[in-house]
Amino acid sequence: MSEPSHFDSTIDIAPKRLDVAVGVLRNTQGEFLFAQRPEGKPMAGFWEFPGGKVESGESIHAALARELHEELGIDIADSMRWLEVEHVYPHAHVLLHFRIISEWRGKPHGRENQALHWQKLYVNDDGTVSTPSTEPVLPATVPLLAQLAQWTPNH
Ligand SMILES: Nc1nc2c([nH]c(=O)n2[C@H]2C[C@H](O)[C@@H](COP(=O)(O)OP(=O)(O)OP(=O)(O)O)O2)c(=O)[nH]1
Ligand SMILES: [Mg+2]
Repeated sequence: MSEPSHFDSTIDIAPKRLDVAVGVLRNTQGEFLFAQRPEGKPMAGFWEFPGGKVESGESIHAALARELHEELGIDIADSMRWLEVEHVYPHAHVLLHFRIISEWRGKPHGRENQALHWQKLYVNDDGTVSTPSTEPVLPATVPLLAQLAQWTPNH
């Protein structure tokens, strides 16, 4: 049997980048929907926007529609591309595809043992954002909160 090559070991320590579809839901009171990662998942206890991994052959929108149905029991027809963020965690290398959801059918409820909370974004004097009932937020998502806090939808 041959020795493992240098390249094999390089692959082992550089996990493949995963595409993740993430949904930002905002209600008419200006609150955003956060979910808490349940026990058993990497980074359990952290809060995030709902979403999950894109499966092979799936569009980002289709993955998001599937994840929001599985995690929250809601259905969406549309989602609007917002921005992409890449982040390397000890457990995974992710490319997050954030999309804005302005309409959905059904009332969000945690279908995977996760807590949910509609949370307002409070801007501090130093420009950082507090989300008192949903901290800590996943590190890759924190920088986006300041941008979302500026968002004043015209409807
Ligand atoms: N949903 C979501 N994931 C995020 C956010 N920020 C962030 O870094 N992530 C990372 C955490 C995870 O490494 C990855 C999401 O993967 P996941 O474990 O939730 O995937 P999934 O819902 O398909 O879960 P599973 O079926 O594999 O259990 O993206 C965010 O705001 N929302
Ligand atoms: Mg998920």
